Amino acid sequence: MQAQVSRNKPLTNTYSDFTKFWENVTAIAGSYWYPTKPGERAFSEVIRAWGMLILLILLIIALVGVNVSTNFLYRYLVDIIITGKDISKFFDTVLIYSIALIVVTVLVGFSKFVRKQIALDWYQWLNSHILSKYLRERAYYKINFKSDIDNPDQRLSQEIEPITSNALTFSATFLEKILEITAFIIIIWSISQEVAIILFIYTVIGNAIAVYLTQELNKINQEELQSKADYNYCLTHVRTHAESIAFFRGEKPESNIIGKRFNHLIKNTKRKINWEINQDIFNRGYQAVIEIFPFLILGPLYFRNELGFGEISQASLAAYLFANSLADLINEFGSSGRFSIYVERLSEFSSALEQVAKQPENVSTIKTIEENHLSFENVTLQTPNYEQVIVKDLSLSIQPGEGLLIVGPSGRGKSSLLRAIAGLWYAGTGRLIRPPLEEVLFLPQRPYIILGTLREQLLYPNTNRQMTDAQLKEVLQQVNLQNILNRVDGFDTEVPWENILSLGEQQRLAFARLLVTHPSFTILDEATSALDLTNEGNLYQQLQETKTTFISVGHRESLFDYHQWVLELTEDSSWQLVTVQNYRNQRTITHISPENNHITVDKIINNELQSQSERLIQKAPDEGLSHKQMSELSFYAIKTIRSKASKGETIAARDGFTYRYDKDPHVLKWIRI
Ligand SMILES: Nc1ncnc2c1ncn2[C@@H]1O[C@H](COP(=O)(O)OP(=O)(O)OP(=O)(O)O)[C@@H](O)[C@H]1O
Repeated sequence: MQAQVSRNKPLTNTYSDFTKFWENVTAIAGSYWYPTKPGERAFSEVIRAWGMLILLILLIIALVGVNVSTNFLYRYLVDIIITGKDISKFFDTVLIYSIALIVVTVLVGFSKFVRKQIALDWYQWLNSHILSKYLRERAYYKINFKSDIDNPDQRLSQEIEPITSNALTFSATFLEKILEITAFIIIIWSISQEVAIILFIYTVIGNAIAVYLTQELNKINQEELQSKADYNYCLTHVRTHAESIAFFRGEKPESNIIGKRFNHLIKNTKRKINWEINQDIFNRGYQAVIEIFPFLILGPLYFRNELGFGEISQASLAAYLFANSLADLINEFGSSGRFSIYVERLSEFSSALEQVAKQPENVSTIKTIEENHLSFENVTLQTPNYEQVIVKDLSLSIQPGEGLLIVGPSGRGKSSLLRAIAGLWYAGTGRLIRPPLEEVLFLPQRPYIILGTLREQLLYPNTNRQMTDAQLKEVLQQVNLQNILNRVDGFDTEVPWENILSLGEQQRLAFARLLVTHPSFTILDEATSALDLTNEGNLYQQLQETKTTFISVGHRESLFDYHQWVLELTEDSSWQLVTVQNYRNQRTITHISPENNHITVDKIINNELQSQSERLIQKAPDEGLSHKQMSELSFYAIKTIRSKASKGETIAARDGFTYRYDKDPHVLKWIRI
């Protein structure tokens, strides 16, 4: 899948954007802060989270309260120094002032600690909540082709934590700064209403400009996030395909690709820096004006003895703190851009996971029934989005212990049939009867090697199963992998298996799981394609001894030896099911060119066929002919014969007679007419 951050539309300041953003926030926060579905979250945990949040709010209020009182203490201190000249009062006030500052320090530290604890707890919960949705109902698989969600792994690993920490930082800062701004404006109002009104108007205009600057920055942030994800992806791609690149000596083209993406990233970062200059200059200038202007307005009042020096000092300090609080608030709005992008991405990811996990409605699906055998009953299988029919009207049944080999040209739908059995694909019609999935083991062509020890590799997917080292050693011997133990330090050492084992060894390791698990049903999708014939033969013999029922997909002639039935997928979503023997005969006897139906018959076999046909010609009038016999007499493929039979069509055979299929259950033969 292409690893990209989706190109979300840029944020605008419209009401609908805000409503959408709020909906996303409530969708993400809802289950943690006010769960409504039963069993979603323990009541005691919800109470604990709210308790922590209330504690944080109280700490912030206390912090602002103490901060505001230090502002008054500052005024008294200035008044004592300038006018009172009372040394003992001076020391008392300094002492109280110092205690207040210590309290502020403690409150700042403690409130940050509580805030981070809440964020961490929320992150833990949200992460496992989304992860469980991701791993439920195979959503992690379906989401790859059922929605346009990019980079699910990045969303999980890098975008949940910033949501919880930013949400907490933003809310805490917002509350603290709004309280401070209100308190300082009241202080200034009590000294000079004129200053307070001008400050208020100035603030409103300044905020409007700041919000505009922030929005522009959000768009740039979003593009930067995108280019970072692209850059990250191409580096991961090099690591994943290191060996292929090394074989091709593809360093130069790789370096070009990486360089291109890196340049794009730098271009976006430059745009961001350029825009941030505007914001930094504005913020600083905005703050500077607030610092200077109380002096401009209050200075003349002091000279006219209408205000004391302490009041002027307090007002200018309050204006300064007011400006600082405002700047912090604006900064917080600035960083909230990234927050809103993450919120949107997580919310869309979460609802996509819910969507793919749901049983599809108003569309036809293959009905699955769990029994102890495998049958397809008139199954028409389509690709997940119903764009393409893979196979039409498939009916077959496999008896326990039998082997079925699926063959057909590349892209015809062999693996898709296996996906249908595994329940991954279900678009279509008909009934599929199969054993419970716990009893089915799937061996893909590219073996799935887990990150873990040799023991875990062998026991996967039931890593809790208990087996002694001796038993595991025996299994390794059975798949001819006993030497592996000389290369690693026992069964419990973790090594990067994918890098140290050849593909064939990995396939044998995967096969060993089968001997450990003893499933009643096994699916092998070209699972021995990298092995030599001796190893392949050995593994299939072991497989037959386990008495499991198995279905293989493969192209190799050698596989015919281990299966009883062949299902051939042919063009136009058709199929034919024949015994291995008949399939071999068919392949040797006829090669019909699809364009002109020109028949070429192998010369030696032709004589045999001739006499066979003659025998059939003798036999036909009395007993009728089976599909296979009809096929030999007419040279039509069995599937065409079967199709003609079901449609009630006649066949002009090589003996010069015409035949029709008698559907009477007591006859079921081709009869000469
Ligand atoms: N996720 C998907 N969504 C839509 N179509 C798909 C998807 N995966 C595969 N297909 C299409 O379904 C068809 C059958 O694919 P499938 O993998 O079953 O072929 P195959 O016979 O196993 O091929 P090969 O022998 O090359 O492995 C192909 O045309 C393929 O392009």
